[in-house]
Amino acid sequence: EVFSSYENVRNINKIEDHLVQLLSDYISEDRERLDTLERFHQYVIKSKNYTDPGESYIKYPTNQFNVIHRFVADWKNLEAWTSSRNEAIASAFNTYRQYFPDQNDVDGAITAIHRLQDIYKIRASHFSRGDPISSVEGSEVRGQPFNEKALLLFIKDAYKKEEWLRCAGWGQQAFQQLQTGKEYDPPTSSLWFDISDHFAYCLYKAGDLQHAVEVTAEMLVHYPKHKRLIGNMKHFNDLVKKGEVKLDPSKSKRSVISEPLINLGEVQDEDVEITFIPKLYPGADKVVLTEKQIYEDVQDKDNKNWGLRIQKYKKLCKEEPSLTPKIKRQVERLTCYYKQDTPRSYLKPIKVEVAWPSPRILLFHDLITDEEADALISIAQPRLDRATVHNKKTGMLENAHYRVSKTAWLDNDLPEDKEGIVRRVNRRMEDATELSHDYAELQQINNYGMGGQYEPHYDMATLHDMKVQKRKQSAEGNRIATLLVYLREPEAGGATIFTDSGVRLLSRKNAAAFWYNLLPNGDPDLITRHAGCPVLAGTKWVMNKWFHANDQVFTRPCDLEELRREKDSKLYNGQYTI
Ligand SMILES: O=C(O)CCC(=O)C(=O)O
Ligand SMILES: [Fe+2]
Repeated sequence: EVFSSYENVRNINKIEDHLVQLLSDYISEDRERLDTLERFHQYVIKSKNYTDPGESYIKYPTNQFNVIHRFVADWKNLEAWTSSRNEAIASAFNTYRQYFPDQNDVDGAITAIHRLQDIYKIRASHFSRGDPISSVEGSEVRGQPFNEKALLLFIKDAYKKEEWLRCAGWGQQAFQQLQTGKEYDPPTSSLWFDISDHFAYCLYKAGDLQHAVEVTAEMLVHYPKHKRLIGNMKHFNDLVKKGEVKLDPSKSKRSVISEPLINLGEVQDEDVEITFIPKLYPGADKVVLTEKQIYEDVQDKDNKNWGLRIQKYKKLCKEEPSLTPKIKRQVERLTCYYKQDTPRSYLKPIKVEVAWPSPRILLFHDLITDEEADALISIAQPRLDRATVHNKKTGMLENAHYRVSKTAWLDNDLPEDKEGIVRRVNRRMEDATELSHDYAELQQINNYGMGGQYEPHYDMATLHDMKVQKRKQSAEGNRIATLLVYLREPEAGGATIFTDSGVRLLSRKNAAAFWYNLLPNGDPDLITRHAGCPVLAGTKWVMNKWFHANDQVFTRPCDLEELRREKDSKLYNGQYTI
């Protein structure tokens, strides 16, 4: 018993004091933990703008990045904090963990956003503010602002790849946000230092010494004894003194430098002889780096022709091609007609538009219905795998940066395809093209996400491919024709373009583009080189149907005259024109 002894009571009284202390530690730790959780909770709710649940949030590319990044950076930590205290959360984490993105996904998303910058000429500031992207229908997709932590990841990625101008572009945005942002990170924070440090270095490497000096000087105000910064400043001065570089005060970007004014006299280090005090002009803050500079910097480092092709790709993806008068006249003569010459198409005519003269490209409008498109997408969804390409050297299939999409091949008679939609759509494609389906490949469904693309390529094997791979012509023959069905169109970007003839087709839901990859004599038609442009907002779904050369003699008889492209089939003769 305790009560009968004063000493005993004194003892438990002390114990209680200790317990109270532990409890109050526990409460304040927990409160801190809950405060952090609450801040994160509010941040996610606010940025996802829960008034409009569903998919609209992830139509904007940097919002997609933010979701992916939150899983890698935040949710993982939150699991450790919450799951031991809450069964529902713990079991949700267990169920969902298999779907969580990882660092590879973050890196892939950064690369995709950099690709979108290059092709659609979008500045870091545009993405970072979540400025609107105009959609094909004229509506707008808006994003959420980026915080400085996310910006630093983009800076570091460009830095690692030695893309100095790009790095400086993101750096400029981050530096500006540091000065003006709501979530104020003072110069004493490691984030401030890290951003400024990368920014200054990238500016220097990008050849913008004026600005590099200004940022370094600003850093020296806050870190006057920092050895490396002092060394950098000295190096900059040496360059100027030797006349290797000139400072250009007219390029000054004064507005991004916070008060107080730079005073290099504050640097206290006997070794350093600072002779230069940058002149800062508050008005000259428009643009330090021209867009042209940014995009030249990140051009393809491959061979020259490939570089040229990529240039065409980028140009065509971004804007409507300008036509020569000759092509313009040809395009104006193109027709539309109803095709009604098979029993099935007699009942349901197929709308054909001749979209381009050479290579002849046809568009079959409303080839499939909304329900069919949705059904094919939902059958494909669980089967999607990262698209692979043939490595011409090794003959192996592998992932590649130039083909970024997910792919599924659809058989006839899949158990979930109760209505036989795959088979029905195959028949419709046969009716439209009049090509024999016997040697055709399965339907290949492709889904492109943010920045998803397929750079210029041929669908058929070229003679060069066959030589390199010592490949014999297969029994089914080369891919004679492509039918590309648009199952779902993206909000912005994602055109199909033909680099060598300057054609640009915007995805049009339920329509299909058709062209021959082979000339009538069976040789590859090298003018058919084409590409799928990066998806800028939303997502794009297409289906490829590749017909093979074997068994097509009735629709497309061989012709030794290899250039008679336009005369080579009933379809192309336009004999159905009404
Ligand atoms: O997505 C596109 O527009 C083109 C796709 C393509 O060319 C292909 O998958 O072979
Ligand atoms: Fe293709």
